[in-house]
Amino acid sequence: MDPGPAGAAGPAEPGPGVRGAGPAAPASSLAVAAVLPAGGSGERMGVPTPKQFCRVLERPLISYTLQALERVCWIKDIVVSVTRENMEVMKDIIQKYQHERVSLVEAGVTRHRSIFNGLKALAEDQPDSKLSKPEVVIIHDAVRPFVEEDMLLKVATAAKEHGCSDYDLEFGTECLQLALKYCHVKAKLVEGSPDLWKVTYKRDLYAAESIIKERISQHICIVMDTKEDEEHVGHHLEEMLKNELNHVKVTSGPLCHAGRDLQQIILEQCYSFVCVNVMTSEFEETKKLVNMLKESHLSVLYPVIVISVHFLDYKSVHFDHKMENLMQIRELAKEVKERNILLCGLLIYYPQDERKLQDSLRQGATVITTLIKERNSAFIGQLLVA
Ligand SMILES: Nc1ccn([C@@H]2O[C@H](COP(=O)(O)OP(=O)(O)OP(=O)(O)O)[C@@H](O)[C@H]2O)c(=O)n1
Ligand SMILES: O=C(CO)[C@H](O)[C@H](O)COP(=O)(O)O
Repeated sequence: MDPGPAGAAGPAEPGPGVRGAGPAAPASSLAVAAVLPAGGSGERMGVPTPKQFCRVLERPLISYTLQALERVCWIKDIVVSVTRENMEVMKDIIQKYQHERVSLVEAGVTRHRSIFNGLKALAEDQPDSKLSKPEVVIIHDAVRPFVEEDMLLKVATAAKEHGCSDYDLEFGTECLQLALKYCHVKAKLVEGSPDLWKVTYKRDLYAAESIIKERISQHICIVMDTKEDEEHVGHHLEEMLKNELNHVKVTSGPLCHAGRDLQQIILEQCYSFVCVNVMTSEFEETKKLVNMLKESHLSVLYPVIVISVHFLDYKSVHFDHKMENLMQIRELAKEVKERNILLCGLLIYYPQDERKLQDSLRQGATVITTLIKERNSAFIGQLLVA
């Protein structure tokens, strides 16, 4: 959405999507639709792919914007204007990322014409059209992926309630003047949030990526292969992780609990899992966890990271044997990468000396934190040592 006039709304936050949650719908069930102009070529980006189709964490940018709008349950229809040559690309995106309530129209040669084509589709009321005529249309650039529901609500409500003030006409955008001059429509300027910025240059794609990475790293689930025991080395690691990851929500417990509660953990938008294997050098627990994640389809929208943590205790298992087992991580990681699950291994040295053990655990916690925050695909299938 544009950062301004009523009837034009800014882009929504690409938070992982519980669809339809959030603020209440506009008063008296206002019929709201959205038009996303996505017919530009992205000249300033300087790459052959139009910026709306450029990938951020392997997913096209426009998919994040669609996700932000479609999770707002009171937006009944979303019309996207795309060029004829990109129509199939757009259809594939809708199918792959399971977008809902989205219709496509052909873009025009200018942004305003692309918007106009979207508005016509909503206004036409054709008998075979699945679109219903709305009272308010939110116009939102396809390349503004971060828009919150409360901002959309403010814009939709303002479009319904407000007239155009002298202040807005004096200091508002050109669009306000145009609306009044040509449509005799009174407009209201709604202050946007800093999140409403537009992806314009290549560096903006990196900025968008780091914002998304930060958002999906806010919740971590730690799975243990043993029962709860305060003195357990896994719990010491958990405490260290909690120290490293200030403000991050940590859910922990044995896999049997996580298994039971996994649906809830997924609903809570957890994209980071640490599987702590103290009892064995096998990957059985990690495999079970990965299978559950595969079944959940959690990784359709965002990469899910799984860190399989093991301990190097020379006393209990022969080193060669342990390493042989652990190297299986490569194959397993390759297999699950196809499903957008990023699997890495971490071997933590487990000395008898208490102080040295604390050092190892601290280093382990730092490596885990970095892997979660960075989600760097170079580490997939690697067995790191702390
Ligand atoms: N004929 C056009 C031109 C632009 N847009 C859309 O309008 C939004 C904002 O425009 P802008 O940032 O200027 O995009 P581009 O025109 O693609 O970029 P550039 O100006 O760098 O070429 C984008 O979502 C873009 O796809 C559109 O739907 N139809
Ligand atoms: O970045 C944009 C287009 O490139 C903005 O979205 C645009 O400037 C807002 O325009 P309008 O006044 O037409 O709503």
